[in-house]
Amino acid sequence: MPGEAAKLLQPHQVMVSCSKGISLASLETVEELLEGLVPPQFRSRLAYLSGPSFAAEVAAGQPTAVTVAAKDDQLAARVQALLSNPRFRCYRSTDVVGVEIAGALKNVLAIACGISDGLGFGNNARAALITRGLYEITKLAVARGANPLTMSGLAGMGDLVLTCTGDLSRNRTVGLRLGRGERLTDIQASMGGAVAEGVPTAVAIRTLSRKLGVECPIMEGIHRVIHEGANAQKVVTEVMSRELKPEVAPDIIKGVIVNGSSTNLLEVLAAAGPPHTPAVAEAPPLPPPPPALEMVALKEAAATAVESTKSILVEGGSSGERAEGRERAEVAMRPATVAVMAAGAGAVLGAAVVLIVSRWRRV
Ligand SMILES: NC(=O)C1=CN([C@@H]2O[C@H](COP(=O)(O)OP(=O)(O)OC[C@H]3O[C@@H](n4cnc5c(N)ncnc54)[C@H](O)[C@@H]3O)[C@@H](O)[C@H]2O)C=CC1
Ligand SMILES: O=C(CO)COP(=O)(O)O
Repeated sequence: MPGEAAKLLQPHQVMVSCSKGISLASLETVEELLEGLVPPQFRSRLAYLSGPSFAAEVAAGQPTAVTVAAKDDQLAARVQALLSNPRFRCYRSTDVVGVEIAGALKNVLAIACGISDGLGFGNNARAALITRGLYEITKLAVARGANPLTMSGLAGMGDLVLTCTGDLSRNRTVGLRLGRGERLTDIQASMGGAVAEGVPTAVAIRTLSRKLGVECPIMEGIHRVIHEGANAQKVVTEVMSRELKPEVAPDIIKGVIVNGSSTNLLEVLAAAGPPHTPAVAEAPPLPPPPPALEMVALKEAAATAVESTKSILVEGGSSGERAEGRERAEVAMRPATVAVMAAGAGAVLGAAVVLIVSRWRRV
């Protein structure tokens, strides 16, 4: 029964959702569903964990980085601190809707990449699907009020790369098998109850994108393949043959068109605050190059040394002449050796200054 677990909540507890998806019935994200299920006093205690994190790898202690989102930054920070360890690094965000939309929609693209690989398409096709798919996710997320920069983070690009390329993904596996010609019902029946959420999410996205008036040709194409039995090869040809257009539509810059009115991306970016500028230590200027005169002297010294060495090694001569030649070569090499050592010392000093400045700045 929906909401049954909510009755077990204790006043001191917070809830961290690890689920990714969109309700087919209501098009609500997990956040919106949970807010409707928990008692009002718990609504400010909800946090969401998302990002590239195959459970099997987390359980095996493989290094993993995720995003913890909560509307309240303090709550996000608390959960972040509670869950982080040297093998599981949590970043935090207050863009709950962005993290939620990204986590749900990547599942559909994971199926698409599986289909592409199953059909025998190459790396180019997969990279194009990931990139142009992320563009569609970004348009939809911005239309729902998300910060577009969230889409390039762990919950967006991170999870997309993981599930579109990693064979541990259930969604990608379903796609692979579809691409090789198996029927969806047979695939699902063989999964032992495990769910590939991209299957229902493909339906939800189509409804959502049409409702919001956001053009998503790749998502539409995937829906046709998964749910309408369309031939994937034909769908790919159709998607590739559409009207040619700029990579980033002017709409995205000026504003995503949502039901005739626009959401201004620049305003969304401005609301997200100034970009984070880490304190980077300025490198001290390089030691000046040796003056031209010294360079000429250096060249001359090197040339004399080469000549002397040649006369010893190639032209031969008596043992007395060879000893004299060696001495001449040593004398000739001396200025060059000193110059090289000076340059080396300068470089070491420079490096030491960089280290000290950067350490000092970090403190
Ligand atoms: N397994 C993984 O590597 C990761 C999973 N997640 C997310 O965690 C969530 C759970 O995933 P898993 O535990 O791996 O899935 P799972 O497929 O192992 O288990 C899902 C459970 O939900 C139940 N279930 C399915 N539909 C239901 C419904 N309508 N009402 C009530 N119960 C239902 C199933 O019977 C099953 O016990 C998913 O949203 C998934 O995206 C996130 C990151 C990694
Ligand atoms: O979301 C996941 C990893 O971050 C798991 O993906 P699948 O549901 O496709 O297995």
